[in-house]
Amino acid sequence: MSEAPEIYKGLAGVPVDYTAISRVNPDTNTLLYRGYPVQDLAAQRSFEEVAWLLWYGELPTPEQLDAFVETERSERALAANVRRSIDDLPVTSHPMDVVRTAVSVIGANDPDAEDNDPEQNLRKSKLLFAQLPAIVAYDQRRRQGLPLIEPRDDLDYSRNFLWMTFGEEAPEDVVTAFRVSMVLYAEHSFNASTFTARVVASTLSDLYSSVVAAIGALKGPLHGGANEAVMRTFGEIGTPDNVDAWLEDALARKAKIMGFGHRVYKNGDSRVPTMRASMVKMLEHYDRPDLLEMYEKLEAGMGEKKNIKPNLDYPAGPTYHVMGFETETFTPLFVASRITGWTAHVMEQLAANALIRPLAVYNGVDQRELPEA
Ligand SMILES: CC(=O)SCCNC(=O)CCNC(=O)[C@H](O)C(C)(C)COP(=O)(O)OP(=O)(O)OC[C@H]1O[C@@H](n2cnc3c(N)ncnc32)[C@H](O)[C@@H]1OP(=O)(O)O
Ligand SMILES: O=C([O-])CC(=O)C(=O)O
Repeated sequence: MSEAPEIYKGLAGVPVDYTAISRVNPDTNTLLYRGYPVQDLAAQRSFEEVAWLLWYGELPTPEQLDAFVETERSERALAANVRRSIDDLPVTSHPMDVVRTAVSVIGANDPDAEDNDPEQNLRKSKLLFAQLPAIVAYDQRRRQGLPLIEPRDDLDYSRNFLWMTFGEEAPEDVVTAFRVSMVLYAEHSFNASTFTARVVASTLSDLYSSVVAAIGALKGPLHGGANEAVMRTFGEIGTPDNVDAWLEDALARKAKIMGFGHRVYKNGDSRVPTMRASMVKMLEHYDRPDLLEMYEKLEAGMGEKKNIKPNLDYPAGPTYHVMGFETETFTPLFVASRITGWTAHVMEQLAANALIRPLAVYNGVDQRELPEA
């Protein structure tokens, strides 16, 4: 009998392809986008520049950036049937289902959706980048019974996103914290949703289908859905005094504590210090020392009891909360950012494609006779 082949459950630790888009290095606790440290990009560059960098491999020249900014601003408004498709969904729909549906309609509207020429895919990537803020902002507003706010082409990406969500111009420090979160969420190598996008692209399907599938993968609480789950945890805990008892009980039940742990980083997530610094500023701005105390106590408890560190979703949750985003909107915000990484990976996959189709080892019943009908 031949020996059973080894199984790599969850593909843990298995390299499946090359990528030149980002480098996650758990040994040095670093994340590079096209060679640049993510914390430097977050401190110094706009999200529009980072998107360009991920797609093209280099930062834009001033002329390229001007042209991209102009295109992005001109493509922000939703087509009537995209808006109708959102309106037709119950307000109780999960916002990730709303985003997934709207992206699907944008794809169906595109007469060149199936054209996988790199120029076409860059055009589609920029279109989705420009439209996602309107989808996310409008969905939060309609859940609150508020009317849609049209985009403003005198505001940059982050300012306009906050304008369309809240109907007022955000203070500078809020804009900065929001922009930083968009830069940090943009790309993270072969995470589950990006890998999903690449699997779909590998069949030579279209870019919109890859993105729709990736949104489905991101929704789960073990991946992007964790940023919402973090805020629900804080809601359950209630006050800083309850943290220790809550954690003891949760760990006794063998519950996973959302916003902690990572498949690749075992000594902390490279993005957490930058996001944490933004969170601290926002908690000061909105005067929520109680939330900071809860954050620190839970982090310390997880360190002591499990030696598990926070991931990016942990500081992102409270940051979005105090800015005024509903908890249900957090994962859609992740989509608006990760659209850059997903689409860069779709294009990279197509440039050197091989159908992604692993093997499974059968462990069901042996061949048997079909009983007579
Ligand atoms: C942006 C992002 O997508 S980052 C990830 C966001 N997801 C979360 O925050 C969800 C909570 N975290 C988790 O579920 C996990 O840490 C994952 C899914 C992210 C990574 O999981 P894996 O690499 O598969 O590690 P795995 O789940 O096997 O964990 C290893 C051990 O640590 C424990 N562990 C890992 N994360 C946690 C956690 N958050 N809470 C409690 N225990 C944990 C596991 O129970 C396991 O313990 P055991 O060996 O005693 O069974
Ligand atoms: O890399 C992962 O597995 C998850 C993650 O942090 C991300 O997608 O940003």
